[in-house]
Amino acid sequence: MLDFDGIRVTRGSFTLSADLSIPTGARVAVIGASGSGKSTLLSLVGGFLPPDRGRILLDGQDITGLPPGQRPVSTLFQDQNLFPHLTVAQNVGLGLRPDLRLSNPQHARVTQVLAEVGLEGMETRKPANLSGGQQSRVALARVLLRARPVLLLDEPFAALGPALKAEMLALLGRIADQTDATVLMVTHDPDDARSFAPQTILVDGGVVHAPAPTGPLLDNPPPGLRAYLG
Ligand SMILES: Nc1ncnc2c1ncn2[C@@H]1O[C@H](COP(=O)(O)OP(=O)(O)OP(=O)(O)O)[C@@H](O)[C@H]1O
Repeated sequence: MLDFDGIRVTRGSFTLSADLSIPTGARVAVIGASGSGKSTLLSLVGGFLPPDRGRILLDGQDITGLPPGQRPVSTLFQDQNLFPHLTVAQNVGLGLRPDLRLSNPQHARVTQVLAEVGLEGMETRKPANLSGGQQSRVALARVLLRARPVLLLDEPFAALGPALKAEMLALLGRIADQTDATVLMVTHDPDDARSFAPQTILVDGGVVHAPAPTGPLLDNPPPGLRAYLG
């Protein structure tokens, strides 16, 4: 269970409050108007923003004070966090060791995950020499390799066309299954929420609501969400 226990954080004139629980292994979409606090919520879980009050617990363990690198969390942003000067294999290997001093079994594991995401033979390429979809696959290979219990995604595939995005969401689903990860995915696209996430968290004016079944929420949205969905 990922628990938000009395979380409050203020940034300028904006305050976010979160009191909710997300079951382990759940796939949850995070949806809400621009400026409602979706990225702030992810920053709290990733450890990039300390709360003013409250605790975040993962399976009963308080992770509120852990720095980002020590959290049981992987984060995937829209820019895919790829380093342009590193090869595909190095970008993925960073998921195991930031200094890239990989053992032979670790090198073999990098090759294996690249094959699992459909990038066999592309180990020595640089990100600039990959398509957008291939770059997404590199980022997902790193997530697969890290196998952290919590996976945060902030509009990860927004730059991709619809067919490719659907393919990446399917791959993400397979990775989440394989690693048993709890996934929180910020999206502006209700179709992504419907196809990927059985549950959705609504963030409305800084209030983070508990997860609710995605279909009924989107079919019959509360007024704030209705205005946003148009
Ligand atoms: N560093 C900061 N200092 C002050 N206010 C901030 C800071 N970062 C974000 N905010 C404010 O916090 C609020 C929530 O921002 P956040 O980025 O979480 O929204 P969001 O729902 O992710 O929006 P979007 O969909 O546009 O990305 C906004 O009102 C924003 O202006």
